[in-house]
Amino acid sequence: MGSLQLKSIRKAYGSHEVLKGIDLEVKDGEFVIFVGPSGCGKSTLLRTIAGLEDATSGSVQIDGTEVGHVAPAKRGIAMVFQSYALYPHLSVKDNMGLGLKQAGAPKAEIEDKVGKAANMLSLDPYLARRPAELSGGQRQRVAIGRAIVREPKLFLFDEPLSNLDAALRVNTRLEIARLHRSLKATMIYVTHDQVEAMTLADKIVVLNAGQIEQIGSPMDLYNRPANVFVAGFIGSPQMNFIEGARLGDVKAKTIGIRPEHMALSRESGDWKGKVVHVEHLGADTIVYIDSEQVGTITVRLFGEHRYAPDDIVYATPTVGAMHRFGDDDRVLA
Ligand SMILES: Nc1ncnc2c1ncn2[C@@H]1O[C@H](COP(=O)(O)OP(=O)(O)OP(=O)(O)O)[C@@H](O)[C@H]1O
Repeated sequence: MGSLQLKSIRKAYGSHEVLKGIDLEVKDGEFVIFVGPSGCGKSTLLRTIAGLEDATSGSVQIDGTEVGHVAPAKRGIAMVFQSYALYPHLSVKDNMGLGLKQAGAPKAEIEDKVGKAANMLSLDPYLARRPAELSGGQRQRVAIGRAIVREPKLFLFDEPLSNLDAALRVNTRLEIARLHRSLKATMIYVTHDQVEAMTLADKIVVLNAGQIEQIGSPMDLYNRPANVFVAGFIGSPQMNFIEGARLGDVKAKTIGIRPEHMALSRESGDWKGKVVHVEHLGADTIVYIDSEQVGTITVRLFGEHRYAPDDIVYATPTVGAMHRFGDDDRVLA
């Protein structure tokens, strides 16, 4: 079991309020990801759940029990950090088994659990090595293995992949997804990489300046952003924003259209413009256009296209794909 309930969590450092009343329910077995811009309070929230920080006010419950005054080691959680935090003088095996050893577990049980975790993470060949003799990706797997052997109620991950190179990030991401499925464990994960958030999460929590902007499944956030902030934060390249007045919409202050929800033509279409830059990404082509009517917009086309700077083009939004936001930046019904 590993459910989590946060109620009105506030955290201030002096007069600087970093978390401004966070309410969140995490169900047993869920994979929840906190995303948001740098400094929005993601790590502080995770550390508050772990007990490494005390909330200024509010309640943290794990499996229905208030843990606000329970020491981190007694909360039934395991945390995996970006920095791995492995002991350099211990072997991989001893690093993974240390928590159990300190808790007084019998040797046979430690052997068994470390063996299973090592197997799950393909770490068997490295058990006798020390951390310095491993790659970054292998070290991070050891840190994850160390968390697994403790069989925690909650796994907390603080940007675990951010020290890895791009290819390794993808592999380790897949491994974490597989691990989540096989362990059926509750995982809470902080990242500012929205691809990680979109691919791993059952539920994404978008934070901004210490507050939750929206909670939803990845596709909820992508298809139905509640406000301009979420619309602009989720999706890459970013959603285009156009003043409603420019499109003759008197109710909407802002209209959003995703780059992939537009067609481009050399002959005709809704918005005439001039190509200013083209990015050929192989699978996609990103075209930046200056349009007198709607300003600078980004269009994402599937496949290879031979547009070039100074080409005159017409962009046409897909019917029904526009998002309308009101004066308060919230989506209009
Ligand atoms: N110990 C501290 N004392 C004072 N201010 C702090 C402390 N720890 C964090 N802060 C401030 O709290 C705010 C939130 O920090 P936090 O690390 O939670 O952000 P974050 O969303 O995880 O950012 P990042 O993505 O850059 O890691 C920041 O403005 C930070 O400067």
